[in-house]
Amino acid sequence: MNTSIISIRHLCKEYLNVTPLKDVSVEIKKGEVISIIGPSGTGKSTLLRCINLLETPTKGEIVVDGVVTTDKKCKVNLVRQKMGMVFQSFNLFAHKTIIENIMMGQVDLLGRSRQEAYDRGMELLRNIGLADKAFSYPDELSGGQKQRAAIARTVAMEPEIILFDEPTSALDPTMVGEVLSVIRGLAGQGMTMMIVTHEMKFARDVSTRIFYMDQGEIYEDGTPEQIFENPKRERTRIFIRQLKVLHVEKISRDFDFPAFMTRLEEFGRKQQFSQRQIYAMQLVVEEALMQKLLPAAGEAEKRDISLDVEYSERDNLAQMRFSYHGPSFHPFGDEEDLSGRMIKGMSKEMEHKFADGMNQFIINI
Ligand SMILES: Nc1ncnc2c1ncn2[C@@H]1O[C@H](COP(=O)(O)OP(=O)(O)OP(=O)(O)O)[C@@H](O)[C@H]1O
Repeated sequence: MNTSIISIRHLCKEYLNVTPLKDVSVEIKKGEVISIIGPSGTGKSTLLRCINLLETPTKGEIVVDGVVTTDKKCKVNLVRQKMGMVFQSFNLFAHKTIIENIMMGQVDLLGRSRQEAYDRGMELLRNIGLADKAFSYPDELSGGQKQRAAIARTVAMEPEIILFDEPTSALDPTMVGEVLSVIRGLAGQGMTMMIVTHEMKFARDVSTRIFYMDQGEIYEDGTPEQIFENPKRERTRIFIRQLKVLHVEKISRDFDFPAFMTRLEEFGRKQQFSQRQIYAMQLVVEEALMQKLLPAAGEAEKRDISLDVEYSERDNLAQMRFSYHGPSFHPFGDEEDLSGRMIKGMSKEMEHKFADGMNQFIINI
């Protein structure tokens, strides 16, 4: 079907000192899975909250399934039934069991019998591997389990559209995957969804369309291939480039290495590097940078060491590029060097280049 399920026309939201939405107009069709990405504070959550009437737009019109929801006479509850929303913070009732949480809306708003609501709830919990938690309380579940239960509760209301507001941002990294796989399953069933997310690999894999939001507008709207591989506009290009490359410069002995190791791990995880690649990258930082480049640098500032880490999808490689000024210096130039041999064993390729007083040490993992 090709008709719009949501039409947004000249939507604007202003607060006293900020205008998170400037002038958003867009059509969303049934079955589309739209990920909304972009820098912090650019109106992504505000857009979802306006669509779900959790915020009152300052100007503009929103039409959901033929109903003008921005009209003062619109019955908010009817609109909300068409639209489920999943929040960062789960929003389960702490004093009710998981199955009670899932049954409540079905009984109160859809008019289902308790038995029907229970059966549907159990079916959904079974589908996502949580049937054995039906009689537990939210506090007895992990963050990932709570979020999966919150999604089941939303799905139980048979919405036409589900809005997800950063559904994995509050989770421990180990639990992100289980929640994303439930959302992926819904996409596979043809559910219309809008997802504000910072999980770029997921956004790319699961979406039919991406909104790149910047400074209160949908700055670029395109397919995942367009936005991630071939963005048409300048600010999208800069944002996407920053996602793909981890860049650090002016590395000296005072550099916060423990913090950098964590950043490297997070970056690697977001790029879906294997655990082996992440470990190898950390080892390279330890051996090449801390044991070789920095001690050899003399006055490190003069060498001006910088590092870029980048993922090459084509070759499934993590590439680390160290750049530094000064005389030609290969950190593992000595054939007998033990750590050099170890790093060589873990990497696919190693290369040292020198031109015009500038060294580049490149290592592919
Ligand atoms: N209730 C509010 N009152 C005042 N300002 C608000 C309110 N809600 C949001 N804002 C401001 O509006 C701007 C956009 O916020 P919004 O949460 O939509 O951004 P976002 O793109 O979702 O960011 P993030 O990725 O960090 O969640 C921010 O500057 C925020 O501080």
